[in-house]
Amino acid sequence: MSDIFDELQWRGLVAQTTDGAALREALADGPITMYVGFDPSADSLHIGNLVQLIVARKLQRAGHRVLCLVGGSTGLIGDPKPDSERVLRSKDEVAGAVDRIRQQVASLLDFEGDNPATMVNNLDWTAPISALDFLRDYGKHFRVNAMIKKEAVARRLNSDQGISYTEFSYQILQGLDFLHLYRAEGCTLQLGGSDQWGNLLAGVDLIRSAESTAVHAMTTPLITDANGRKYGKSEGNALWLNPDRMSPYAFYQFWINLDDADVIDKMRVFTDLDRAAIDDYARQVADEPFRRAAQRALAAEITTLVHGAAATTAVQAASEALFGKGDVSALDARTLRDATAELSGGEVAVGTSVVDALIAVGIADSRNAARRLIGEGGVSVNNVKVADEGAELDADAFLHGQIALLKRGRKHLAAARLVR
Ligand SMILES: N[C@@H](Cc1ccc(O)cc1)C(=O)O
Repeated sequence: MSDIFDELQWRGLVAQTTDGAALREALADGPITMYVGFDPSADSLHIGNLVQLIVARKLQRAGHRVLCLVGGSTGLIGDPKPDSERVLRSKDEVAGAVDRIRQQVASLLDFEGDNPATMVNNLDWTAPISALDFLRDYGKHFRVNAMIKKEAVARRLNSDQGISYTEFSYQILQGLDFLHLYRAEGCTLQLGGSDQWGNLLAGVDLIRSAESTAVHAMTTPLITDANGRKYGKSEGNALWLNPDRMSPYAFYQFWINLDDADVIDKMRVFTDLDRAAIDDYARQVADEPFRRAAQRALAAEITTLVHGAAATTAVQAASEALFGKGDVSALDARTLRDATAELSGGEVAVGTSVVDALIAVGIADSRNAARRLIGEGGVSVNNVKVADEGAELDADAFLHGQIALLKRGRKHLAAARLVR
């Protein structure tokens, strides 16, 4: 337990703390209770949330108690974004998203055993508070002078659109969560993304004011690519944890395709591999660039963490089958669909000649060119080399009645999709 804070720092998982030395000592002294909260503003958690869950998971494994909060109440209000007011979501929408977030968290934290994590929903303690009690019991502890200095609020105050009173109140709601969990559960640490610093301090200050106690806050760093670009919805490269939003195959491919310049940092953040193992990979990346051994190890670990071991096996088999010599006909329908979703291709009917199919999917420009490719032995259908220039795609060629995989050489892949 004593070195958990040092480990988090070494992994690059700590951005800001209220008092690093005091937190280090509190974590080393014995089990503490911490919480991390997620708003159901999207149906799915993303890679930024994953970093917080990874820290929570490491703290739990070091013996600390983890409360995972879903924002049934805060989700109805909306944490102010720096640029624009949120559209209010219906109570049913928020309730549905709360359930989905619960399910996603379930695989990352341990909810059984002798130190189980606990899910809490802030709607449970916020809904019963009357407007008058809210203003008297909580509002009195907040100075508007300090509230308007919080980054997102300050930016919105300077915009034409301004900020509604609703969103302005958000930091009080998040602050009262921390106070509630301090009183009810003895919670003394709140964790959040680096954009949450102001909201975390709202709780720390409220507890100091209402209880005369010093508690801790800690943020995790923003995750960016090798060029410092953030992953997000507005950047168009968001990485979602919900398999309906992003297939396990696409998720795995993202990690496999990381730059060598980036992979070791990500390995520290996202895996449980120890220092020696990671140093070893760092040496491999330096000695043999582009070999992707580190990327493969990282992709496998994190896909297993988020989607489970069976999903990892399936996506590994799929990339092996697509880009190597594996058996594509063994892929299940879902994996086949996910793995070919991004491939170029075209629609063809049963009985189409391979020559015409090669043109339809964009591998060959003309029949002559297609015949030449086949003659050179450079074309395969579902990884089986095509020997005959007159070959046709029969019904069996369409795996799961959907897709025949055409390949030219080793790298050029396309999907012939069965017309409906
Ligand atoms: N404000 C957090 C979510 C949250 C809500 C309530 C809390 O008590 C804590 C965190 C976010 O937008 O990510």
